[in-house]
Amino acid sequence: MSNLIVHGGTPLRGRITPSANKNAVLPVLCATLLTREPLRLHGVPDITDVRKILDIFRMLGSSVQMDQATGTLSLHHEHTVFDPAQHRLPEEMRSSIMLIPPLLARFGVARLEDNVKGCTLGVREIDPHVEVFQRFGGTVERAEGSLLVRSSHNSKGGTLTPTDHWLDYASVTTTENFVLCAVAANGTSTLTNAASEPHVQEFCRFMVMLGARIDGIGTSRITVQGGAALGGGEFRFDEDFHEITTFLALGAITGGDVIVRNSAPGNFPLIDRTFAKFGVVVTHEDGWSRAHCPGPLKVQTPFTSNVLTKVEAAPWPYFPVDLLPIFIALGVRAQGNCMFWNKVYDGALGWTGELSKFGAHVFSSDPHRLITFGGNPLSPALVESPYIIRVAIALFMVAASIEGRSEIRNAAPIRRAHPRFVENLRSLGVQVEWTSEE
Ligand SMILES: CC(=O)N[C@H]1[C@@H](OP(=O)(O)OP(=O)(O)OC[C@H]2O[C@@H](n3ccc(=O)[nH]c3=O)[C@H](O)[C@@H]2O)O[C@H](CO)[C@@H](O)[C@@H]1O
Ligand SMILES: C=C(OP(=O)(O)O)C(=O)O
Repeated sequence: MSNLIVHGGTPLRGRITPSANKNAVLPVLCATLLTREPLRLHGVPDITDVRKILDIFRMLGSSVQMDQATGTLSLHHEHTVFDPAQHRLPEEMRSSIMLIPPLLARFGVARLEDNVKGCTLGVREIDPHVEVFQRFGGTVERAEGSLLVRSSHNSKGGTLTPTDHWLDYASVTTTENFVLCAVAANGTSTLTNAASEPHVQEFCRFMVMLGARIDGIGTSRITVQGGAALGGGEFRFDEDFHEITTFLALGAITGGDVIVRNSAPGNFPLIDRTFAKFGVVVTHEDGWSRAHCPGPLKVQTPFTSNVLTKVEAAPWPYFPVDLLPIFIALGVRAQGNCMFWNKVYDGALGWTGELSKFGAHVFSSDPHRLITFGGNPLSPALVESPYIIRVAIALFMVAASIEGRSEIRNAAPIRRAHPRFVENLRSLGVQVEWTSEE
């Protein structure tokens, strides 16, 4: 178990250059398997999930060269071979599921382990993915501890057959899986109720760089003209809006002044307004974003009588669900009451008991909603994070805002998304370290 020990109470100050977004990098890495041409990716973060995908690439015989110092990754899937009897896709991460389309396109078979659930946020369905594989002509059968997916050669000269599909809900990885299948299928495919998160758009832009023809990127209907030969090339990842928001929030909760590099402030209007609900002013200037609090953290009072200030998280362009815990931490610290509504996951809010160890007052209304009664005096504590990246961060945020020594046990999920997290924090003045135990 990896734990974080923090001596809190110091206002964070300084500048951060954020890393790339795990949820853009991982689908891109999976997509690289579709081309036999060499590729060079810039800004690849050294995070757990990336290491797992690169390990499987090496196992399949691909050429993988990662320069950790510069974040440059050279990949060549020329002599790659997949054998479902021998190879196991990485577990405990959601993104393994996006290795299925390229494996189907190249080898006509793929095997998905049961544990591709990622963070323990509640049900992580695989049925929408299975439906997509079936729509493209794949067959799916249960094997021990896994699913076997197969596709066979069709009259269109490929193993996947183009299709139109309408999703039950705008699922991020299902949209990416649809695009991966559609690019490999010879003909036109259309997806309705597609997800449009910044990382989905970034992934689609990578596919276009490879030579894919995609219309409707960033909208709820995506059309792909599949079957074009894909090339190689170079791609540089954008900055992660999750990490930008996280460091801005860390500055705000400690009463500090943090400035973060941000080349895409166009993604931030709703995030900025959500900060404003707690009295935090975010400004964007010359490619940098800054959060400051003109006074103490305080929940804004609505003009409408008898309603609570609320933060509603749902598929983009709503407030991003992965950032909800970060703002719950602000809610705990801010004077006043706020409702947090997770419209996506049914099991993402079960960690309020950990917040109460700091002395926070948080009430779970139901599996999707909680209310923070903020501004209570807090004291340092030993808390344990569930296997949820942003909850480990939220617990850390609260700890960092309290004078004294706190410990966040089981904080390793942070390493799934944020490289150099502790180093970045130290550069902002935090006294923090990792400890490990068996
Ligand atoms: C690797 C990756 O990219 N992971 C992200 C991806 O996961 P992932 O693609 O698994 O998430 P989905 O968008 O499929 O949604 C997750 C779950 O929420 C439920 N659901 C979702 C939307 C909805 O309108 N109704 C509904 O019921 C479903 O049970 C679904 O299984 O998107 C999630 C939602 O932004 C993020 O939390 C994850 O960080
Ligand atoms: C929930 C997350 O990731 P995953 O879907 O990989 O668990 C996340 O990035 O916050």
